[in-house]
Amino acid sequence: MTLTLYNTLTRRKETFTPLQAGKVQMYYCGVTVYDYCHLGHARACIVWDVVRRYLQWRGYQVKYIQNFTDIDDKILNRARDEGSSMQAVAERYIQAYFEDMDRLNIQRADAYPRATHTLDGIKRLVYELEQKGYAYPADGDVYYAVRQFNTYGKLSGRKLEDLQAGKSDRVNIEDPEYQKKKDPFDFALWKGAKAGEPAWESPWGAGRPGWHIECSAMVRDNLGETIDIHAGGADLIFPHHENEIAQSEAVTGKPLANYWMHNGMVTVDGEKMSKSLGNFITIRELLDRPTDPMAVRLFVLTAQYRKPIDFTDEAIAAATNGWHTLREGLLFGYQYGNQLGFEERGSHLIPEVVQRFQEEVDDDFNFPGGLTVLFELAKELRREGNILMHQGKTETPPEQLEQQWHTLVALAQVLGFEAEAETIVETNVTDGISDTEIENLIQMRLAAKKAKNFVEADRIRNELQAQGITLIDQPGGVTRWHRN
Ligand SMILES: Nc1ncnc2c1ncn2[C@@H]1O[C@H](COP(=O)(O)OP(=O)(O)OP(=O)(O)O)[C@@H](O)[C@H]1O
Ligand SMILES: [Zn+2]
Repeated sequence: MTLTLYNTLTRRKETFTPLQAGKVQMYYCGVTVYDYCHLGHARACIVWDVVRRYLQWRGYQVKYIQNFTDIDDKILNRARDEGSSMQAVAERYIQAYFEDMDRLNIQRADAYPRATHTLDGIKRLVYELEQKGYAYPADGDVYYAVRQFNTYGKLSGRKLEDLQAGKSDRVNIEDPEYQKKKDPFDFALWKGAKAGEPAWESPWGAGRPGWHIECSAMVRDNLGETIDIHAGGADLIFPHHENEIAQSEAVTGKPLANYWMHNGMVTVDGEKMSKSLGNFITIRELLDRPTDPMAVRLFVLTAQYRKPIDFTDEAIAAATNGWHTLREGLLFGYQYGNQLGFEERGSHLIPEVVQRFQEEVDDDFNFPGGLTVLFELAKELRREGNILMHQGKTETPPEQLEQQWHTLVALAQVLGFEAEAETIVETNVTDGISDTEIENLIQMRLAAKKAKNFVEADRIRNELQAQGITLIDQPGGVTRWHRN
């Protein structure tokens, strides 16, 4: 089976062939650390976490690098507002980043380079660009001359001619830099120091790097001149990734990345969730509501990774229900394993199910397709669990259930889903109606029947049915039940 993925650069699905057999070099443009991360950032981090996990499961050794942008106007503004330093603000939100992402079960990257730790690599690139005629100094700044790079626009499909001044909101003639640029689309590689701002020494005078150059330098320092996968949100295609390509490829003459992958946005009423629009919910707010971190993961992975997903309370509620189903399946072995004698047989996965999962996800990381396979297993296990609870034995032979359970646990792990055995007690409580409530309603229904109040008895049956509980009346006035 071959893994295919959609490459933004070629605008089509391609077979994935890494540069070095069995190895993947991957870079993801991470967050600018000036505030808590929101659900949009969570989506990006979850998607690339799962892409990496899947590649590892497919047998690749993945080197995964993610940066922190810790030099930026937004961080500086924040530091000014609170009377602290850019470094203090960045440290605080890097710490918060790890707390939030750990809660979401996102695996740590192999390295987290920062702009402030990459100054040498950045200056070297700017110098080389200048030597090769792609960069020019202007009054303490250094700019990239986009007209020099013949293929500028190849990633985003935008042509410089179409990006005329006035037609794009990117070009702002009020911008103080505008006067210094030879072309309105030239962008800053180095910005001359301003009073009161942090600055680093350089051949062009004291100053700080522009945003795009940091990623070009970090990719080169950590992974080399050409990497396999460069990832980020779709909002970064232009200008950020376009500019990374222009910088890196002008210097090395080699492709920066063979595959460019982009995640779709989390939106609110169709608009990108972002700090600047104020339409965001932070990860910690969402989790503290409380929302199960695994439900957040499910919310993200039920959508195709390139499409937008709209954040609504209903969508999170649906994901929470979905997670409860998946969790019941994942807990099956902990809950009934002893009773069914699981431990003795060891773990064997069901090859056909594993193959179906792989066929789904191999198709451009179709996680929703992979989840369908997981849900089939989970629902089947849940059904058998109910039957076991009420009839003392299962329909399917225990050894088959054991294989199903092991398969579910192993494949769920590939997508980063894990359920703690300790949460069993909680299961019945959070899953809508609890077992005790069901038993109480059944007793009330029996009482109603005895009193020949069949209208009430039917009402109770319907009420339970509406909550996904089916009642089975058995001879001798015994009522069994199961969750659908
Ligand atoms: N709403 C969103 N949905 C999905 N991914 C997002 C969203 N917002 C940001 N990202 C991605 O998260 C990563 C970090 O983004 P960055 O720190 O640059 O945030 P940003 O776009 O400036 O967000 P904001 O404007 O809200 O601060 C990038 O890969 C970016 O594409
Ligand atoms: Zn970047």
